[in-house]
Amino acid sequence: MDVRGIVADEVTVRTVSTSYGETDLAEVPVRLVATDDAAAGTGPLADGGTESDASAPGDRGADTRAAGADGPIGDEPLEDAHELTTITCWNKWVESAELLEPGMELLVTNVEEDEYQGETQYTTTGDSYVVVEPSFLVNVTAIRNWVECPRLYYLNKLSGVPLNYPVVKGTIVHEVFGDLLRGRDLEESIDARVEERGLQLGLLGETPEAVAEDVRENAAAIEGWLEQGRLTEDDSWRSEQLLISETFGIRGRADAIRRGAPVELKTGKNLRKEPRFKDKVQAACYALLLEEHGDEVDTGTLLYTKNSALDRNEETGDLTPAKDFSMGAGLLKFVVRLRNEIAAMEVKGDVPTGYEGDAKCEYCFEQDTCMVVSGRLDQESKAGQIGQALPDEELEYFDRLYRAIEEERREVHREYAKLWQQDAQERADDDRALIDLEFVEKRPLEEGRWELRAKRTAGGASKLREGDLVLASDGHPVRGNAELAMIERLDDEVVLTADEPVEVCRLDVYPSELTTDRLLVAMHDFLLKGDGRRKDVLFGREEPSFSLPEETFIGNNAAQNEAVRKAVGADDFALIHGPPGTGKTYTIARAIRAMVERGDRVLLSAFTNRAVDNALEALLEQLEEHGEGVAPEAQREDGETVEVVRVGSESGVREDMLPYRLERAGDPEDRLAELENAQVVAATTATCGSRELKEQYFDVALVDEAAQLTEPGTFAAATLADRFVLVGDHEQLPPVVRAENDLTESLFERLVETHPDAGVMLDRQYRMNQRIQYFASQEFYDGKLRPAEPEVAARTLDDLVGVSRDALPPTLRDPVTFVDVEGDGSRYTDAAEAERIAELLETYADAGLRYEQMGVIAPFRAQVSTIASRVPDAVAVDTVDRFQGSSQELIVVSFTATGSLEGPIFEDYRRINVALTRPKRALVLVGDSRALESDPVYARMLEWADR
Ligand SMILES: Nc1ncnc2c1ncn2[C@@H]1O[C@H](COP(=O)(O)OP(=O)(O)OP(=O)(O)O)[C@@H](O)[C@H]1O
Repeated sequence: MDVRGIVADEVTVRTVSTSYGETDLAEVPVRLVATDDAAAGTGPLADGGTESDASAPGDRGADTRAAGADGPIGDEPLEDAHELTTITCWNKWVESAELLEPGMELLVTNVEEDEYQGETQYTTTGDSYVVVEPSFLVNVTAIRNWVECPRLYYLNKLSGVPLNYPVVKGTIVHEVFGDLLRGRDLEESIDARVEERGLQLGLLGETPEAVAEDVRENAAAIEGWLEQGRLTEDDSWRSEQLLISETFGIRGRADAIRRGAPVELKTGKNLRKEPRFKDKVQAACYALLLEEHGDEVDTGTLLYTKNSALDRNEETGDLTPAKDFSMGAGLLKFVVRLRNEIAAMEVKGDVPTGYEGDAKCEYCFEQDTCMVVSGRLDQESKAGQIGQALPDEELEYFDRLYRAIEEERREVHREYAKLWQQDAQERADDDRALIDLEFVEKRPLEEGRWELRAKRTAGGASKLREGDLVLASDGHPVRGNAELAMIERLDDEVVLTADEPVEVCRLDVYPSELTTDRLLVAMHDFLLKGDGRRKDVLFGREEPSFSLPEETFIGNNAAQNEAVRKAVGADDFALIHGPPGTGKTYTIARAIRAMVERGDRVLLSAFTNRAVDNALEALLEQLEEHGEGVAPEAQREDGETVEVVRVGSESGVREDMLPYRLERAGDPEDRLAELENAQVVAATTATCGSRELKEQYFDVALVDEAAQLTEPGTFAAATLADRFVLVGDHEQLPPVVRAENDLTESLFERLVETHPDAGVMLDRQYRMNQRIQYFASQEFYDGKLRPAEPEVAARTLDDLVGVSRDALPPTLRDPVTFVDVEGDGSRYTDAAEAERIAELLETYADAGLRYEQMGVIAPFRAQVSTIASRVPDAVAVDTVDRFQGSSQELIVVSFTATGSLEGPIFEDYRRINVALTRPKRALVLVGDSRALESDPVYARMLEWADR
């Protein structure tokens, strides 16, 4: 049997005498928790009552109500734990037991049960595995790096994988390997894969011919091995497969599985008979993953592709590329112990020194880097330190932010654990999965990939979007057959592309650490590679300076004009504070045009693709109006025009901006020229952290939606440029983070507070009727927000063609109305409010307003669904997060409040600000007045609405 528990107290290690001599044992006091996964489900989130829903790309969708950040990763609350007992770990498992601290989670397989003084105790047996924090899924590559050197593992985490030729070549060889396994022709595969990497090869100065030749040499080994494989009838293999083990807490993608055993491809040479130890460790990880799925694995194969390219006359040794080895139980256990070291370190937030392993620093290629990083961050390290440590305030900043980012990482891991802790229905209710799909067909695509189609049998919202990477499975994302797939289309039918033909009937959100990885790298680059002057200013040792131009950029709006002057004249940074509808996008476009005229190379960035495309569109319009911009194709020919490129994925970039999108595939020189000649490059901050853009240099980085970015998230764009301009509104949505910590304050907000003089607030709004704008202006902008023009102040529904306010009941004729509906007592939904809202919308429709001109905002997704099921599809119904940045003629807000309020319903007053500033001409608030009056902000809101 297996036991799982939470460590209740310190672990005791003792030496005892046995018939085999003296040996150590560790006694771990634990509170057992249920090992039955269904019973161990996480519960509280299943009601779907979550508010937050990031509109950001891919993995940034966060659930801010996720379980608290403290405590063990396995999100098991202690009340689920019951008996206090002891698990005794023998032999080498003592090493793993010593990593444990109270509060951590432990899983021990195949234990023996004993009765001791009336208490049931457990002991490891020869078949046991001891797994520390099993819910923390350690990546196989991390284990491989760790066995090489724990410090190297840490350095990789900090500085990321740079763009270099061996890495790119390795990727291409792996892709070709996958293609060959799927039966694609070798030459066709090489040509296609080299072509796909055009931009990267261009940045590296490589020619396609040379790379193809290099890949061909490596591919010979693969072909030879495959030929051998094909000789036997019973041979079976499959290409890359994502495997997750909930028992061992490991995940990874095996290059191939052949006759049930893992095959790993290495693009290096190895002239010895045996595979390298670290490579064996990697194969052993996959063996554990396969065992979890019920396959007994006793061998592993390493394929050293360089071997076949070597000249037998010049090299001595074993030139066979494929090396098999037998997978002993001792190796598998060793691998689990290594994995435990990583999990324990990650969960505790420790920094490895290098002493944990037996690597020899003098043979290490990274010794110098290691010493410099250790020296600058003043960290203990086996390699030693060189150079001077960063000033104290910078070290303190590093520690604080590092801890915060790692906390964020642990939250991502909690998400992984939910893949098996929650059942299908819970995940669907929580918008984390689309279930009960009906598999329709699989169709092989040209490149050896597959197109998969399935029908949706039930409606329901989900965080999944077109372009997302998901886990597509035939039933269970971990226990069933599952594969990473890309959502190509998502309506009544789901269309996916994947490497393997999974008979898909369920899609799960796949949590990714990519965002966290990039935050860490961005912070590292800012502190260790960043320019000194910037750090002096940001750490308060110097004041930001300006060389303001005298020119007038915008004649009809003084604050906007001042903002452009500051943006253009900043020597360090400038801040543009833009409340709702104040022309941020317009101002950004004007500022970039001015910068471009001065010859600056500009990076235009924002948190979401939508904002990048909006700003780019505004810029292109302005350039065109002033005769500088023309069609994208022509721009590249003509020296007079401004060359603009949009960097992003095909599914992320808005359709009308696709002509500006930088293709990654193609001729390396052409791709490189397109990027390097571009005077304006537009990309999300996530893309700024990509290997391609990280190498680019700009004069200015202009970042929109900056109040929604974490500090390191902002640096991802800012460190690529000499100066930066942040645009945003810290009175609207804050950064999307999973854990509550130092990441929740944006760099924008901090700088607005510390350097008010570096910023300008745009104070004239072009959106709302004066009556609508009043409350937000008073509550959030010190009463400084005003209508930009009399037409804006006086706008009402009467201005719209075919709409007459006289046709509305008198209570709804005012631009702001409150409708009192007694709460129905449930927490995340309110059917009575939903009913009332449906009636209200009909009333407005009867007065001539079209449903497309109406929007409904609710605090919880459950209420969004309740309302959406009662109103016509044309009405936009959503949470605040999805509405940020957009506006509508009529907005109805459902407060879903009941009884006595416990804290703000919209979680944060900034959300209510966003909700109340979306309408142009009419706003209706629907809620329970008695509940709302108990909160001072809402009480003031009612007073204003009832006036
Ligand atoms: N100086 C100006 N003169 C005339 N019209 C302007 C000016 N500035 C902005 N506008 C107009 O006001 C409207 C809102 O501007 P814009 O879209 O730039 O606002 P925003 O602040 O980006 O909005 P949001 O709050 O949604 O992000 C647009 O129609 C824009 O053309």
